[in-house]
Amino acid sequence: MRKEDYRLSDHFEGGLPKLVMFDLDGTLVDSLPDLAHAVDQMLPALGRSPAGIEQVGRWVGKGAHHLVQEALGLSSASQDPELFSVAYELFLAAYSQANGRQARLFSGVQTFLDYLEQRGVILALVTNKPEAFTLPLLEAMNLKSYFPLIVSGDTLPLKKPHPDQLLHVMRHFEVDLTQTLMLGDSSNDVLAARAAGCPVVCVSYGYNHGESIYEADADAVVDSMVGLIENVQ
Ligand SMILES: O=C(O)COP(=O)(O)O
Ligand SMILES: [Mg+2]
Repeated sequence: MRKEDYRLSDHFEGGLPKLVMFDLDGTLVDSLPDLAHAVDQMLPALGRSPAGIEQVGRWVGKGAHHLVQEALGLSSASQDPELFSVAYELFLAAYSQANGRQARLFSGVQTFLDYLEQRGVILALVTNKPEAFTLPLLEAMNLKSYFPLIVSGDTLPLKKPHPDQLLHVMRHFEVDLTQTLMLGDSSNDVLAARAAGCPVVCVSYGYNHGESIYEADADAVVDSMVGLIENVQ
Protein backbone atom coordinates (compact mmCIF):
# COMPACT_ATOMS: atom_id res chain seq x y z
CA MET A 1 0.00 0.00 0.00
CA ARG A 2 1.26 3.48 -0.83
CA LYS A 3 1.66 5.72 2.19
CA GLU A 4 -0.81 8.20 0.67
CA ASP A 5 -3.53 5.51 0.70
CA TYR A 6 -3.58 5.17 4.48
CA ARG A 7 -7.15 4.93 5.81
CA LEU A 8 -7.98 4.83 9.52
CA SER A 9 -10.42 1.97 8.86
CA ASP A 10 -7.52 -0.28 7.77
CA HIS A 11 -5.39 0.37 10.83
CA PHE A 12 -7.60 0.50 13.90
CA GLU A 13 -9.83 -2.05 15.55
CA GLY A 14 -13.42 -0.99 14.98
CA GLY A 15 -12.36 1.32 12.13
CA LEU A 16 -11.26 4.30 14.20
CA PRO A 17 -8.64 5.07 16.84
CA LYS A 18 -9.98 5.74 20.35
CA LEU A 19 -7.71 8.77 20.75
CA VAL A 20 -6.21 11.19 18.22
CA MET A 21 -3.50 13.62 19.31
CA PHE A 22 -3.11 16.66 17.10
CA ASP A 23 -0.16 18.95 16.60
CA LEU A 24 -1.21 22.60 16.23
CA ASP A 25 1.08 24.80 14.08
CA GLY A 26 1.32 23.53 10.53
CA THR A 27 -1.18 20.70 11.13
CA LEU A 28 -4.47 22.27 12.23
CA VAL A 29 -3.67 25.95 11.81
CA ASP A 30 -1.59 27.94 9.35
CA SER A 31 -0.04 30.17 12.00
CA LEU A 32 3.08 31.03 10.01
CA PRO A 33 1.94 34.47 8.76
CA ASP A 34 1.44 35.67 12.35
CA LEU A 35 4.69 34.10 13.59
CA ALA A 36 6.62 35.66 10.70
CA HIS A 37 4.98 39.01 11.38
CA ALA A 38 6.13 38.88 15.00
CA VAL A 39 9.69 37.80 14.13
CA ASP A 40 9.87 40.57 11.55
CA GLN A 41 8.82 43.12 14.14
CA MET A 42 11.42 41.82 16.59
CA LEU A 43 14.41 41.77 14.22
CA PRO A 44 14.27 45.40 13.01
CA ALA A 45 13.75 46.52 16.62
CA LEU A 46 17.18 44.96 17.25
CA GLY A 47 18.69 46.68 14.22
CA ARG A 48 18.54 43.52 12.09
CA SER A 49 16.96 42.75 8.72
CA PRO A 50 13.57 41.02 8.63
CA ALA A 51 13.75 37.28 7.91
CA GLY A 52 10.68 36.80 5.71
CA ILE A 53 7.97 34.17 5.93
CA GLU A 54 9.83 31.42 4.08
CA GLN A 55 12.80 31.54 6.41
CA VAL A 56 10.63 31.78 9.54
CA GLY A 57 8.76 28.68 8.34
CA ARG A 58 11.98 26.70 8.74
CA TRP A 59 12.27 27.72 12.40
CA VAL A 60 8.74 26.86 13.55
CA GLY A 61 7.88 23.62 15.34
CA LYS A 62 10.28 23.50 18.29
CA GLY A 63 8.67 26.18 20.41
CA ALA A 64 9.04 29.94 20.81
CA HIS A 65 12.50 29.84 22.45
CA HIS A 66 13.90 27.92 19.54
CA LEU A 67 12.27 30.25 17.03
CA VAL A 68 13.82 33.35 18.62
CA GLN A 69 17.18 31.62 19.00
CA GLU A 70 17.22 30.71 15.30
CA ALA A 71 16.13 34.19 14.26
CA LEU A 72 19.09 35.60 16.22
CA GLY A 73 21.50 33.04 14.76
CA LEU A 74 22.36 31.72 18.23
CA SER A 75 23.16 28.07 18.84
CA SER A 76 21.61 28.41 22.30
CA ALA A 77 20.06 31.16 24.42
CA SER A 78 23.06 30.94 26.79
CA GLN A 79 25.39 32.00 23.96
CA ASP A 80 24.15 35.59 24.46
CA PRO A 81 21.66 35.64 27.35
CA GLU A 82 21.18 39.41 27.32
CA LEU A 83 20.42 39.62 23.62
CA PHE A 84 18.18 36.58 23.90
CA SER A 85 16.15 37.97 26.74
CA VAL A 86 15.62 41.37 25.05
CA ALA A 87 14.68 39.64 21.79
CA TYR A 88 12.36 37.17 23.50
CA GLU A 89 10.45 39.96 25.24
CA LEU A 90 10.09 41.77 21.91
CA PHE A 91 8.84 38.58 20.27
CA LEU A 92 6.35 37.85 23.07
CA ALA A 93 4.91 41.36 22.82
CA ALA A 94 4.67 41.24 19.01
CA TYR A 95 3.22 37.73 18.83
CA SER A 96 0.69 38.42 21.60
CA GLN A 97 -0.72 41.08 19.27
CA ALA A 98 -0.40 39.08 16.04
CA ASN A 99 -1.48 35.62 17.27
CA GLY A 100 -4.64 34.49 15.43
CA ARG A 101 -4.94 37.59 13.22
CA GLN A 102 -3.98 36.04 9.87
CA ALA A 103 -4.11 32.42 11.05
CA ARG A 104 -6.44 30.05 9.19
CA LEU A 105 -7.51 26.43 9.53
CA PHE A 106 -6.02 24.20 6.86
CA SER A 107 -8.43 22.59 4.41
CA GLY A 108 -10.18 19.49 5.73
CA VAL A 109 -9.45 20.18 9.41
CA GLN A 110 -12.96 21.20 10.43
CA THR A 111 -14.55 18.25 8.61
CA PHE A 112 -12.10 15.81 10.15
CA LEU A 113 -12.52 17.10 13.70
CA ASP A 114 -16.31 17.04 13.41
CA TYR A 115 -16.23 13.54 11.95
CA LEU A 116 -14.15 12.18 14.84
CA GLU A 117 -16.00 14.11 17.53
CA GLN A 118 -19.38 12.88 16.29
CA ARG A 119 -18.11 9.31 16.55
CA GLY A 120 -16.85 9.66 20.11
CA VAL A 121 -13.13 9.66 19.34
CA ILE A 122 -11.18 11.48 22.08
CA LEU A 123 -9.29 14.45 20.66
CA ALA A 124 -6.23 15.93 22.37
CA LEU A 125 -3.86 18.73 21.42
CA VAL A 126 -0.09 18.30 21.78
CA THR A 127 1.87 21.37 20.72
CA ASN A 128 5.28 22.85 21.39
CA LYS A 129 3.71 26.30 21.39
CA PRO A 130 3.71 27.92 24.85
CA GLU A 131 0.33 27.78 26.59
CA ALA A 132 -0.01 31.59 26.64
CA PHE A 133 -0.23 31.46 22.82
CA THR A 134 -1.92 28.07 22.39
CA LEU A 135 -5.14 28.91 24.22
CA PRO A 136 -5.85 32.28 22.52
CA LEU A 137 -5.10 30.76 19.11
CA LEU A 138 -7.46 27.82 19.71
CA GLU A 139 -10.13 30.26 20.84
CA ALA A 140 -9.63 32.53 17.82
CA MET A 141 -9.98 29.48 15.52
CA ASN A 142 -13.02 28.13 17.41
CA LEU A 143 -11.15 24.90 18.11
CA LYS A 144 -10.81 24.89 21.89
CA SER A 145 -14.01 22.98 22.65
CA TYR A 146 -12.88 19.96 20.60
CA PHE A 147 -10.05 19.20 23.01
CA PRO A 148 -10.71 17.93 26.55
CA LEU A 149 -6.93 17.92 27.08
CA ILE A 150 -4.45 20.49 25.77
CA VAL A 151 -0.74 19.91 26.36
CA SER A 152 1.37 22.90 25.38
CA GLY A 153 5.13 23.29 25.05
CA ASP A 154 5.51 24.46 28.63
CA THR A 155 2.89 22.22 30.28
CA LEU A 156 5.47 19.53 31.13
CA PRO A 157 9.26 19.73 31.64
CA LEU A 158 9.94 18.14 28.23
CA LYS A 159 8.28 18.71 24.87
CA LYS A 160 8.40 17.01 21.45
CA PRO A 161 10.56 15.31 20.14
CA HIS A 162 10.48 13.80 23.65
CA PRO A 163 7.53 11.43 24.06
CA ASP A 164 6.41 12.79 27.45
CA GLN A 165 3.49 14.94 26.25
CA LEU A 166 2.09 12.03 24.23
CA LEU A 167 2.56 9.51 27.04
CA HIS A 168 0.87 11.95 29.42
CA VAL A 169 -2.20 12.14 27.16
CA MET A 170 -2.44 8.36 26.67
CA ARG A 171 -2.13 7.78 30.41
CA HIS A 172 -4.67 10.49 31.18
CA PHE A 173 -7.33 8.86 28.98
CA GLU A 174 -6.11 5.30 29.71
CA VAL A 175 -5.98 4.53 26.00
CA ASP A 176 -3.58 1.92 24.67
CA LEU A 177 -0.95 3.12 22.19
CA THR A 178 -2.29 0.79 19.48
CA GLN A 179 -5.63 2.63 19.69
CA THR A 180 -3.99 6.05 19.47
CA LEU A 181 -2.92 8.14 16.50
CA MET A 182 -0.60 11.15 16.44
CA LEU A 183 -1.23 13.58 13.61
CA GLY A 184 1.48 16.14 12.92
CA ASP A 185 3.50 18.03 10.34
CA SER A 186 7.12 17.66 11.36
CA SER A 187 9.89 15.21 12.18
CA ASN A 188 9.44 16.34 15.79
CA ASP A 189 5.96 14.84 15.84
CA VAL A 190 7.23 11.64 14.23
CA LEU A 191 10.13 11.28 16.69
CA ALA A 192 7.84 11.90 19.68
CA ALA A 193 5.29 9.35 18.44
CA ARG A 194 7.93 6.74 17.67
CA ALA A 195 9.46 7.20 21.12
CA ALA A 196 5.99 6.89 22.67
CA GLY A 197 5.29 3.83 20.50
CA CYS A 198 2.10 5.02 18.80
CA PRO A 199 1.23 5.27 15.08
CA VAL A 200 1.88 8.64 13.42
CA VAL A 201 0.56 10.25 10.24
CA CYS A 202 1.81 13.56 8.87
CA VAL A 203 0.22 16.19 6.68
CA SER A 204 2.24 17.25 3.65
CA TYR A 205 1.45 20.97 3.83
CA GLY A 206 3.00 21.94 7.18
CA TYR A 207 6.35 23.22 8.39
CA ASN A 208 9.15 20.70 8.65
CA HIS A 209 12.30 22.72 9.30
CA GLY A 210 12.86 23.18 5.56
CA GLU A 211 12.99 19.44 4.96
CA SER A 212 10.68 17.05 3.14
CA ILE A 213 8.24 15.39 5.52
CA TYR A 214 8.38 12.33 3.25
CA GLU A 215 11.89 11.75 4.63
CA ALA A 216 10.56 11.41 8.19
CA ASP A 217 9.55 7.96 9.36
CA ALA A 218 5.76 8.54 9.45
CA ASP A 219 3.31 5.71 8.78
CA ALA A 220 1.75 7.91 6.10
CA VAL A 221 1.83 11.41 4.66
CA VAL A 222 -1.51 12.86 3.50
CA ASP A 223 -2.38 16.06 1.63
CA SER A 224 -5.55 16.51 3.69
CA MET A 225 -6.86 14.90 6.87
CA VAL A 226 -10.11 14.00 5.16
CA GLY A 227 -8.16 11.57 3.01
CA LEU A 228 -7.84 9.41 6.13
CA ILE A 229 -11.60 8.84 6.29
CA GLU A 230 -12.55 8.90 2.60
CA ASN A 231 -13.57 5.25 2.50
CA VAL A 232 -15.27 5.19 5.88
CA GLN A 233 -19.08 5.13 5.74
O1 LIG B 1 5.64 26.78 18.61
C1 LIG B 1 5.98 26.00 17.72
O2 LIG B 1 7.16 25.87 17.40
C2 LIG B 1 4.92 25.17 17.02
O3 LIG B 1 4.67 24.01 17.62
P1 LIG B 1 3.77 22.80 17.06
O4 LIG B 1 4.07 22.58 15.61
O5 LIG B 1 4.23 21.70 17.97
O6 LIG B 1 2.31 23.18 17.27
MG1 LIG C 1 3.73 21.55 13.86
